[in-house]
Amino acid sequence: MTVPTPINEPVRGYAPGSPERLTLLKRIAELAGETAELTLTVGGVSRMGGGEAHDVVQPHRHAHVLGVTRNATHADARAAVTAATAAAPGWRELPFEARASIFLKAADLAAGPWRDTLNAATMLGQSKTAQQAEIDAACELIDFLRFNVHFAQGILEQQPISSPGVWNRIDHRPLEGFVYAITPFNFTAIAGNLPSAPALMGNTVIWKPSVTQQLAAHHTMRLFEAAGLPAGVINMVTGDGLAVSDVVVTDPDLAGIHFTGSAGVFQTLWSAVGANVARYRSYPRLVGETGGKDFVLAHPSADVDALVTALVRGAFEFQGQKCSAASRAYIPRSLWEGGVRDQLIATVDAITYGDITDFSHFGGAVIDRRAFARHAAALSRADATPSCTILAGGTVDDNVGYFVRPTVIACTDPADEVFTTEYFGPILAVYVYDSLDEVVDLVDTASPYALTGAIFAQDRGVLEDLGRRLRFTAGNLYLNDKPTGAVVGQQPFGGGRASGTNDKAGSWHNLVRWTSPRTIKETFVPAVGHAYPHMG
Ligand SMILES: NC(=O)c1ccc[n+]([C@@H]2O[C@H](COP(=O)([O-])OP(=O)(O)OC[C@H]3O[C@@H](n4cnc5c(N)ncnc54)[C@H](O)[C@@H]3O)[C@@H](O)[C@H]2O)c1
Ligand SMILES: N[C@@H](CCC=O)C(=O)O
Repeated sequence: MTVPTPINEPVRGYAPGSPERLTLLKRIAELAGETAELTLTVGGVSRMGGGEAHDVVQPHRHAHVLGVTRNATHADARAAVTAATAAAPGWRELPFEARASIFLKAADLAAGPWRDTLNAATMLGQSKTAQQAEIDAACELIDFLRFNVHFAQGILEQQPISSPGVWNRIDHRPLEGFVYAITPFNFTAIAGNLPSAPALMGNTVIWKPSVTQQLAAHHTMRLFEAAGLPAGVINMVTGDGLAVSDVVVTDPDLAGIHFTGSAGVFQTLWSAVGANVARYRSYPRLVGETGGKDFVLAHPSADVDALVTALVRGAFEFQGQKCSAASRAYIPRSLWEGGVRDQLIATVDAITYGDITDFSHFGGAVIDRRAFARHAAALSRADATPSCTILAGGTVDDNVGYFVRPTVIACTDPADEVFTTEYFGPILAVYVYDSLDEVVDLVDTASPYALTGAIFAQDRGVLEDLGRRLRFTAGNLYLNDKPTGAVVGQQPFGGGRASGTNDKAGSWHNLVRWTSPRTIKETFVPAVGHAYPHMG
């Protein structure tokens, strides 16, 4: 059996007058005109959760409610455990081709008739521009679904050698129990991948999306159903997840956690698993991709235009709300004073953030009131800190939406929090250096994270040297490119240190974590008689 060879889904442009722009705008208007009931789905049944209600709003127009969801309660979580457990035997006994074809069908639906819905929900609910939604909710989600099938087949093909008279084989079993997938607000593709990857390998899943991503998650769940996913294989529970974790993390059948989000929440979950370790039937697999404080390090030989473009796109696309976003830059004085500073400030000042249904904007709003307040506080602190100078942006406005201006802060104290703390928004800190040797150590040690980083240099020897010295500073290193925008199958994504377990989403590294191999040795003509030759 050979699965279809995947290729990356082409990115549509949404240029003025293009047919894709017209159909996307139509779908945006339809979704914006509804107030959806954002249900949980347990055992194939969709209904509202039993807990506190949350409005899901447009971040760039927070008075506009797109839908209402509710926290799942302990009873809802118990129902999800029951449904996942009941569905497990039938799902894992299905041949791999049957499971794979469901997710390949989901990919084709997402590439075709569901594309506008997924993009429109992501734009409205997460304040992404058409381009940012397209690379996420369409292309990356489709790529995850298609490439995972290809990588899974490669895992199943991994078999041991045999010797004369013996046939050895590996049975790539799923885990014994269910997987708990918890997903962040910022990527619809990640939200779709975290439950579907373990499911592809034969596991059943309880999926807890982020409240602020619930509109796109709702449509992703409908997409899986439309592709033929049987009831109970992925059970989506809604809300803040606190009651869900009370039940799920203490359940003996918890077999794994597939998490993406902040380091703090992952550490809380890890501690809870540790505290309950004696309860479980097996040791749960813990896969978590978390935060970043991602660097751009420029050498004096760097190309100035390429550097400025990477800083602007890397720091300010999707309002800096990517774990991979450039949030600290180390620039040599010669380049900074020789043009980078002025070009960067002029470009950032010209960027507009606004209502993403107006396609002329470069970005939208930050996700919610909490993120807005965090950024407002960070900017006030920087403004009051003598070693920091706000060179561009620095202002916020939440009258209509949660808007934070793209901001560049130059800071002469390399230990300041602007170089160490993940704000997760449009704030780029710049350190102007005189000594490359000293700055390389700063880049490596300033923050606890090690997710992405970029080195800009024209000098090949410098690229090699810095790449070697910063080997453990990033799980995804970019040479002369921005540190964002990893493509499934091309740049497997994930980081080390506080940034996560580095299991590389959308790759065999990740999929293999959701299997528990059984080795089978079959002997065709078994030995008879217990004695060995040395015994005479
Ligand atoms: N490394 C990566 O691949 C990657 C990708 C995307 C986002 N991120 C990181 O995610 C963070 C931003 O996303 P966020 O704000 O949604 O993160 P978050 O940690 O606040 O929330 C992530 C998810 O965890 C849930 N959650 C929180 N407490 C929980 C609990 N006790 N039990 C169950 N669920 C719980 C949230 O509701 C949400 O669904 C940033 O730190 C970013 O760097 C990392
Ligand atoms: N994989 C994405 C980031 C995901 C985190 O938010 C990128 O490479 O930019």
